[in-house]
Amino acid sequence: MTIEIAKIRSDFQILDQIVNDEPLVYLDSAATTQKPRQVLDAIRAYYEHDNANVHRGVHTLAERATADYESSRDKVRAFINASSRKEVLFTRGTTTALNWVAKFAEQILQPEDEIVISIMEHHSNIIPWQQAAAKTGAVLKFVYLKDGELDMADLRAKVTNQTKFVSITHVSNVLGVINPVKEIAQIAHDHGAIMVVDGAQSTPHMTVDVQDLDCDFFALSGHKMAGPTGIGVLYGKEALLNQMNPIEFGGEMIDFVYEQSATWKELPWKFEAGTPNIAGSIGLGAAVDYLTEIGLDNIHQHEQDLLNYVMPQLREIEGLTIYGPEDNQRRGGVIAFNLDGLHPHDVATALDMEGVAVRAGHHCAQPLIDHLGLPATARASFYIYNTFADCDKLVEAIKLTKAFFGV
Ligand SMILES: Cc1ncc(COP(=O)(O)O)c(CN[C@@H](CS)C(=O)O)c1O
Repeated sequence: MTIEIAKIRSDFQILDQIVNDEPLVYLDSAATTQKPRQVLDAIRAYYEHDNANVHRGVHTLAERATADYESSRDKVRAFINASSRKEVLFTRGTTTALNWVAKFAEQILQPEDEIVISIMEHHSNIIPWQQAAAKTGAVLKFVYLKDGELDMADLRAKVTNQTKFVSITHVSNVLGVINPVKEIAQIAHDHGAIMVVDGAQSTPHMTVDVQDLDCDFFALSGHKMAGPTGIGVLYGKEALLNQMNPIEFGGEMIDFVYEQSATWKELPWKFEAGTPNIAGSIGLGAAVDYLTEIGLDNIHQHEQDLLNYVMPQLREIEGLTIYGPEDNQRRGGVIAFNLDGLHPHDVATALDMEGVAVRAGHHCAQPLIDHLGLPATARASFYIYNTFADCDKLVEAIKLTKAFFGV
């Protein structure tokens, strides 16, 4: 193991529970990860010792709360290697972040301009672009798949000088495939387009360097990276953020307010109207500290170790189909699968009876599931606290499910 798994598991008390008379095996981290006590302690400490509103008070608690909040921004900046803290905007999560970028697109798109996304996108990286296209007369184009991965020849054919935005997921929450977003950003920039990366499923699992990727926008969610729900980040290049109109208006984001007009604060606060999710940002900062201490390259390798251990066992199970790339190195710790003769919901329910928590459904990626010609899939997803024993239990539970249903 590349990480101290026993030490890590001791930080996640939630994992030590019995579900349906079986030890819990949590394999749904792509939906949301569990939170270590270090994150929970940081949130509790804020509420018990530093709680106050930020950027508004001159009293000691307000200064401490503001310092805590802005310190988390600095931690995220370093974590994704943004060049400036001005480029790190706190949002509710990836969905909000991508909606903000699509709102910016509405500012600049003209009829017949083109937006390019892929068929493997999450709904939060599809519907905002549908809305932007509908409101501006722009054309939304999809890049399709080849051998369970993005068809790069199709992408190169579809990104043209008419393309103004390219928005692609870094890692698919269904196929698990890791997309070459650095290469795609170069293709987008060669055609004068803005590159947007959905980083929900990559940020928790591997080193992200937004300057190396040279993406123009990058979205992430705290709850997918051992942090609390309700907090995420939109990274944007400063020059573009300065062109973006604020999305929400009110306190905090203003310099001066007159009866009929107002002026905006500088970045990043221009985009942070109202009282922010202070505790959530502090929890996100603690999650960044926790993951940084383990090491993102170590986390990625741990998930590769789990994939290399479990995939051969899964592929030996008759009637089990796995979606996504054959090569484990082309995927993160996400395995979508189906069992012949069973609906994925029945599979997930049966696995839950064995204490194994997986997701079933369309995973907020209905166009992909439809494109694959499927009603739905089951999905197992791994994180830092999963072990080879968890993998063994998944394999055993699938075999028991097959036997129980006689398939
Ligand atoms: C690639 C990708 N992009 C965006 C999102 C949205 O993240 P939010 O924190 O909900 O805003 C998700 C969240 N996918 C969860 C919930 S549907 C899953 O079970 O796969 C995602 O995986």
